[in-house]
Amino acid sequence: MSSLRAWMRLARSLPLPRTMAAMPCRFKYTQHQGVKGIRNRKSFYEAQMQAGQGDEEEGDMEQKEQGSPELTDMRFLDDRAYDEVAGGAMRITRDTASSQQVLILQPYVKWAAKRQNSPNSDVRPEDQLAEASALVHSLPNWQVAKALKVPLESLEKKTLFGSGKLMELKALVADLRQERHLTCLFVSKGTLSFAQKRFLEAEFRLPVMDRYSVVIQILRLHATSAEARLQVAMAELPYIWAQAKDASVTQTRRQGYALTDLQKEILRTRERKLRAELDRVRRQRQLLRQKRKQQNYPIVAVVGYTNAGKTSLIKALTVEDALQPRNQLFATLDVTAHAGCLPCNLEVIYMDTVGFMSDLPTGLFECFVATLEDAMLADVIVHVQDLSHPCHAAQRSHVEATLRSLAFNVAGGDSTASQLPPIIDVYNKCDLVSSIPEAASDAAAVHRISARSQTGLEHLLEDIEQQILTSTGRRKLQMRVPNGGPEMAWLYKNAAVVETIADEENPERLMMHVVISQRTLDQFKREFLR
Ligand SMILES: Nc1nc2c(ncn2[C@@H]2O[C@H](COP(=O)(O)OP(=O)(O)OP(=O)(O)O)[C@@H](O)[C@H]2O)c(=O)[nH]1
Ligand SMILES: [Mg+2]
Repeated sequence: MSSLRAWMRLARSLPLPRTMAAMPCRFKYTQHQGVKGIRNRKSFYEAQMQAGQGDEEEGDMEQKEQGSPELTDMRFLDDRAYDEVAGGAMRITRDTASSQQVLILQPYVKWAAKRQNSPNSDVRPEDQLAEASALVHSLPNWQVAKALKVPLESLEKKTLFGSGKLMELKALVADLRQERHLTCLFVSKGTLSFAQKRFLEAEFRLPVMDRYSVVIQILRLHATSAEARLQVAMAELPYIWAQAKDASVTQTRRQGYALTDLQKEILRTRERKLRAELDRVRRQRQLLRQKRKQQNYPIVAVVGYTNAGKTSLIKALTVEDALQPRNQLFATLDVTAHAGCLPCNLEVIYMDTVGFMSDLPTGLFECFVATLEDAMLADVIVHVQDLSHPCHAAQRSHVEATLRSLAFNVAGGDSTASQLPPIIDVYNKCDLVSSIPEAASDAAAVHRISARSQTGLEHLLEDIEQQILTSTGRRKLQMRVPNGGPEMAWLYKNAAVVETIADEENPERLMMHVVISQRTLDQFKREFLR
């Protein structure tokens, strides 16, 4: 009962409609005042005031810190004039429902020695190709007509491919047009320059997409919360500016894609509005962070490469039906919080986060960094890794490097102050692996689990518990209290009760095994041991 009350208290302090707040199992803390859901929020507070059930102190604090709520309109995101500019640069449409037959070309530098300098030198081209196919499959109605690797001398050539290769590819495209009604070409390179893209489009007479534009298309589709939509909209802008800068004036005029002054103004205005909205959202996030600290709930951030099984693991640990793991890249775009319980009955919040991916141009993920920064302030980080993936080791290093740089950002660029929370490494999808890959077998401290078949979770939970107790300064204590007295009720409300047993020496007393922080213990002493 106490846990439910505690949850109600936590949920009440969050900007959710009452119906959701009443559900102890799941809440999104990305619904923000000033963005989507403001009306709900306003009426939520009004209803609270009327019902006299609101936590007035907390309500007051929020009102004071945020000032008076203003109605903000998200409709500015759906802007036809902007769509035209974006469509010209990125080849994306809002109509993701239309079906596409895609030819994927994975260019790679032929000679290993030259590849050493590229950011992904430890990932094989066939793995990159597989990731490109997974990106396409993450979009409904998009199908891979054919996927192939294309060895090149360099990735920077203006025409990308040499003349011989170009002829070969054109013949292939002609065949695929007949066989599969090919509709677009996906060149799996971070970004193509404007010149490369336009040259290829003219040669193949098909729209040409790069990794940036395909990922944006996926993000647009998966972004449902206000914050995610704002972040995706923001992530589009650097790409459009870069493409425009890259385009020569004569070329763009001829191609019908030159940014006019009006179009530039459209982009600038959009950027200003987005920045203002995101600032507001982030201020709100900071508030929520403070609130979580006040509520004293331990936080476990679950991070990892996209599709590693983060959402599946949280679902398994919290038995939460509402969570939907999907075999799609970037399925999760919102940081969401989920209540779970450790073996000692201590309640914790698991944070599901946006997945990482390598070979994405800087700029694309900068907009999501703020949401990941929350993970840096968690009490423990669980790093979920897909052990069955051929690039497991490279994915792992990519996530670790990104975490380090995030911690550095959170510390305001001070390397001496940047400290990551303790990290628990988890190898997931062990059900798909018959033998542990050599590179992964030496890590003794790693947990080997399967979120899908729910194996290995018990030890993982024990480890999370141990780390949480250490990092939050909680400890396990036995306390003898009067049976049925206020002390007992207080402990049920404010501490995690592992078990309660009768005191054999004194039937009027009970022995309570609790997990309690020093601060809560001091409160208990002040309350009852004066
Ligand atoms: N065989 C197997 N599949 C798993 C396991 N865990 C997750 N999966 C599958 O992997 C896919 C991705 O799972 P998610 O939990 O959505 O992965 P995620 O890390 O949250 O992915 P993003 O949110 O897109 O970054 C889904 O199809 C899951 O069913 C596992 O232990 N074994
Ligand atoms: Mg997920």
